[in-house]
Amino acid sequence: MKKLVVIGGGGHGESVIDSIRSAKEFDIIGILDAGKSVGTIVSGIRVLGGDVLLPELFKQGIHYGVIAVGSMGNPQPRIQIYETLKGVGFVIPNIIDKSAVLSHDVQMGEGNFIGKGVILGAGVILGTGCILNTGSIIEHGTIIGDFTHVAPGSVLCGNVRVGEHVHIGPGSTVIQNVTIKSNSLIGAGSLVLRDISSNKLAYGSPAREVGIYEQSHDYSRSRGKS
Ligand SMILES: CC(=O)SCCNC(=O)CCNC(=O)[C@H](O)C(C)(C)COP(=O)(O)OP(=O)(O)OC[C@H]1O[C@@H](n2cnc3c(N)ncnc32)[C@H](O)[C@@H]1OP(=O)(O)O
Repeated sequence: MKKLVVIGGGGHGESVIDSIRSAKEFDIIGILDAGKSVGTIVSGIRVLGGDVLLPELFKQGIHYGVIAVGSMGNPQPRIQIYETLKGVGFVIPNIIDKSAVLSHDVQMGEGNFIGKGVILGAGVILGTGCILNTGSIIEHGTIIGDFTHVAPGSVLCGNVRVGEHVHIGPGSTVIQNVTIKSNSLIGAGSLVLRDISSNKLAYGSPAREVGIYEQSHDYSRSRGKS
């Protein structure tokens, strides 16, 4: 099996590790997470240190790295890890849980996480660095930009367009042909019937733009940290 290092040992990291194991393609040699003590065990895998270790691991022959830090409205930490991995020369594979169902013609970049029970319909195009979280359904012809997160249980109907760095909160529905432009956040449980412009915070049923979405704001603290 190919040797791989996981960057991020939090809750999302545990989901990613579980899916990596389900695919039986990679041997996980350790976790890099500067926020945890060296030697901490996460899902049975040892934390080796921070991502400063990446160049040394690459020299030792570990050439696969996975972005396993989650994003709740701010994709910047994932983007930074992506750029660091690319800078050192790592290959960043897509991690697709074995329970996900993908149409034969789905296209995607690299570094995406496709979680348990996700369904991707015909002709779906996915960028790079996205999270399609547990049980999300992405219908035919939908296009999703880089570093966007579709949270658990959301449904994107046919031919939806989603820009880059978007967060779609859990349990949301976006009806067919709607466009959500870049850098916007859709709150949990929203019903998106009309286009959402860029850099907007929108929520509700039907979803309304309620303000500017500021990526620097820590939305993970809203209504309890996930
Ligand atoms: C595996 C995982 O766990 S992945 C992570 C999944 N979790 C998420 O995606 C969380 C998504 N976050 C949300 O939905 C948040 O509520 C946000 C980001 C939309 C809003 O957060 P904040 O701006 O901090 O709003 P705040 O919590 O202060 O609420 C402000 C008002 O908006 C309302 N509101 C907030 N979110 C929503 C929503 N999703 N739908 C309807 N109303 C909402 C609140 O009830 C409140 O109304 P009030 O003033 O009448 O009491």
